[in-house]
Amino acid sequence: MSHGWGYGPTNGPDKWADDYPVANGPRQSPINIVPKEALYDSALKPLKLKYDASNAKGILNNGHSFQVDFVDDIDSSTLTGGPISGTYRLRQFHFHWGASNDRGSEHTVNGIKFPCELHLVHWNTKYPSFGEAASQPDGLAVVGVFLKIGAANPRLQKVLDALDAIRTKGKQTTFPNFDAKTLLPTSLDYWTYDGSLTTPPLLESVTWIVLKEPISVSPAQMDKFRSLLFTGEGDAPCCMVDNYRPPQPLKGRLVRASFK
Ligand SMILES: NS(=O)(=O)c1ccc(C(=O)NCCc2c[nH]cn2)cc1
Ligand SMILES: [Cu+2]
Ligand SMILES: [Zn+2]
Repeated sequence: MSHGWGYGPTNGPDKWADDYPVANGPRQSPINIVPKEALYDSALKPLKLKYDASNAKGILNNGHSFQVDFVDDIDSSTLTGGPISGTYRLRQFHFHWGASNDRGSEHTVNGIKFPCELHLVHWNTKYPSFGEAASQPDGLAVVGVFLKIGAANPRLQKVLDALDAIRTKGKQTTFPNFDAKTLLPTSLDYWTYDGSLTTPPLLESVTWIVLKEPISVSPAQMDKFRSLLFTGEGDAPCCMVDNYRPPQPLKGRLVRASFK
């Protein structure tokens, strides 16, 4: 996990192209979503997310976010329908957030930044592994969910309560029996477009599915995210905040909407 890239002034998003030239590629993520310029596509199917809580494995501070990992050697937590064909397996979910509530999301809507964004990462089972899928143009599907300041979110709290155990880079702990579906909003209306990983290696293998409806998070819960450190135990502490890549050029891509 020791990688040179990060979100600081010397290794942040503006520097990533030095080591990862695809950073200037034709289908980079995130993007600014302009709803009025999205094309309603009646052929888009509803999203079908079937998650099995018993697949949750552990929670890890990977030095640029934290992620909850799932058992993905069987088809028990899957994404089907929506803009994709075939079956994609849930591998992990993680978040991106800001140092203050005026920023933190990666996708923006009409230029509006949310304080936090959840990514549920799935890989196409037509490929033998996540790693293999991550290098294919139709290999990954990430569901993005915005978090908006409001009432405390009790379902999110279970994840936040585990953060004290993974404060520093490289720390992980078990995280059994978590139903990721509880993090989804009521409506599964979405925008979709062809994009990339938003962190190095920035691979252009992601079908992005960004939900229109945000879920809630309270200011105190946002402060819990900010209690994590980018740095390892024994290093000079650096708060894990502003771990988001800003929107990238659309370069002629179409954004479709599943709703009118
Ligand atoms: N933000 S996102 O586009 O949803 C996203 C999703 C997955 C990955 C990913 O699997 N990266 C593999 C290499 C790695 C480095 N450190 C931990 N894993 C990166 C970004
Ligand atoms: Cu990493
Ligand atoms: Zn992400």
